Amino acid sequence: SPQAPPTPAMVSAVLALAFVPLLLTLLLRSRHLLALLLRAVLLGWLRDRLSGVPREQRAFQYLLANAVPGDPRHVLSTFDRWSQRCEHLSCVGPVKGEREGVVRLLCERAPRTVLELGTYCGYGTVLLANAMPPGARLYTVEPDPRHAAVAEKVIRLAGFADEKVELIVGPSAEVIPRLRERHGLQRAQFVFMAHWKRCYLRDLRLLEEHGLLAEGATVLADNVLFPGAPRFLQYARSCGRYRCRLHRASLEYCPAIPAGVAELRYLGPG
Ligand SMILES: C[S@@+](CC[C@H](N)C(=O)[O-])C[C@H]1O[C@@H](n2cnc3c(N)ncnc32)[C@H](O)[C@@H]1O
Repeated sequence: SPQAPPTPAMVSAVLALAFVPLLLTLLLRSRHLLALLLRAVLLGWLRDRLSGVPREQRAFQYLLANAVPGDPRHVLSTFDRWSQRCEHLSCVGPVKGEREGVVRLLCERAPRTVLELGTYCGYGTVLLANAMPPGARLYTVEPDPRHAAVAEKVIRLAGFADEKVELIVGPSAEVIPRLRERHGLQRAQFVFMAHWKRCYLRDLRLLEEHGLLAEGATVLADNVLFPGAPRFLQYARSCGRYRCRLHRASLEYCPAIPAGVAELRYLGPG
């Protein structure tokens, strides 16, 4: 007997089944990102709501209970323990910070003046301040007053005084134009960009316009591949004012997610 034609319901079921492998592949490929989203965003938000204490403050309470005051390396390793075992924090972390780049480059260049954009809880600040040569000064910029309050306590817990580390509260676009007049920074010899990626290009240009980059200055820009700063990278590579290198690494506290730090050497306004 002739076969009955497939009904619309059968066609829909076959089509839906065909999408299952695609969906599974997508889920498998993005499992590390999904895990990060769950841990860093959803669980963090839930804990914030349930405890009534922001995660940055929880991290500081852990530091207070466990870190040795006045010992920057111990403060950093206590931070790392918190981020690895308890809750994710968006700090530069030990891989990009110590082993792959920031500290190594800072020691090589031995800058007298360092600028950090995006202080958050002060992890990067302590890392930088600890690796700077004696007499060097670090300016770090953070717009969120709650983060800045935590960072201030972390910086002082690590043993750095105001003469060595100055924390400036405000958004980079407002702070950069007044760095010279208000804060006495003539030129930065080392800049660590670790704030919002969409601000990287604008702030690099602001630093150029205000003559705040010393010739030969190093600009390190964190996480330029993921979450990514493509316009910044394109500009740095094509404007002729920088020599660029990309250091591939993994995202802080997430070894399975690739990330990269851009190293720019400022050649001058030419
Ligand atoms: C990834 S965290 C910085 C991590 C930090 N550098 C470290 O390694 O510990 C990003 C920080 O940039 C700050 N931020 C966002 N927009 C900024 C801006 N326009 N200027 C300065 N900081 C900014 C955020 O409030 C957040 O605290």
